[in-house]
Amino acid sequence: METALTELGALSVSLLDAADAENERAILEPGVGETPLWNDIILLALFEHGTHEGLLLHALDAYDGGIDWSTASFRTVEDQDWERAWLDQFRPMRFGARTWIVPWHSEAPAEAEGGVIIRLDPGLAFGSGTHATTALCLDWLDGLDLRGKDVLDFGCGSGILALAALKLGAASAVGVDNDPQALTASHDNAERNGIGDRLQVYLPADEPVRRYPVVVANILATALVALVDTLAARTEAAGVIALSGILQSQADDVLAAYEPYFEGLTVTAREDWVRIDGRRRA
Ligand SMILES: C[S@@+](CC[C@H](N)C(=O)[O-])C[C@H]1O[C@@H](n2cnc3c(N)ncnc32)[C@H](O)[C@@H]1O
Repeated sequence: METALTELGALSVSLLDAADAENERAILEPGVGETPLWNDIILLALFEHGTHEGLLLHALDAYDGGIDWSTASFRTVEDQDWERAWLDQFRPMRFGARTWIVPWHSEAPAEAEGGVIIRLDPGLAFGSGTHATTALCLDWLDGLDLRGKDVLDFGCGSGILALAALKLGAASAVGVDNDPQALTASHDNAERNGIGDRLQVYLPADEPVRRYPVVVANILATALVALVDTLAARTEAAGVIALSGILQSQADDVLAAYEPYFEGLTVTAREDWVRIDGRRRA
């Protein structure tokens, strides 16, 4: 559908989390690749002022008659930098006891003093902290003693989790993502935070074969189940893992896949999502 809108002249096309729109927060978290972690989406397209609404709907219906275009609505908006507009909604946020995600363009708030501050520009990659799955993983990292440890962030997106781990004391982090834009965003964010020398990023095919004491993977339940052998092989004996991107209704499938390799698996919920964390069996 994005292609149809673009071919019909849309200047930009965005996906909006319907839940956010209902809350009037209207935070646009860019979904990279094929992993928008939302139940209902709103498709938002920007056209030149004066575009004929009736003709546009007619053309869209011809392109895809399977969508009920009568639910489409139009409104006139002030001109602005649309690709970046959502960043105005992105504010400093605290996770756990001490971890602060602070947008690159804002000042750290006074309350963040003495905390662990990660300066972030997600760019077009997923991961600003506004999504429940990211928040669940940040809370988990915040509660660990990461000093001197090596961390694997599988599905790193903006790099937010790897960067948080590094700022919380990890010695090094490896970020893996199948979207090259995510690797660029992670690298750039590490440089911005002055920790570029401690983060390595890889596509899955190039990722080093080794074990880590700490592994975090915020992907999707189906991908986590498919990746169980890889993630189990990457976690050292007694090492810890956190998995997210899992809807509450999918938790049992992920638990069943990981139980043979991990013990003490615990499910923590936030909104419709859960994190599953546990320890690698010896
Ligand atoms: C939900 S985002 C998480 C981003 C960030 N780690 C966070 O917690 O906000 C999932 C990321 O995993 C990547 N991804 C999805 N499937 C993958 C796979 N099979 N291998 C590697 N990366 C994958 C996506 O490109 C995306 O950047």
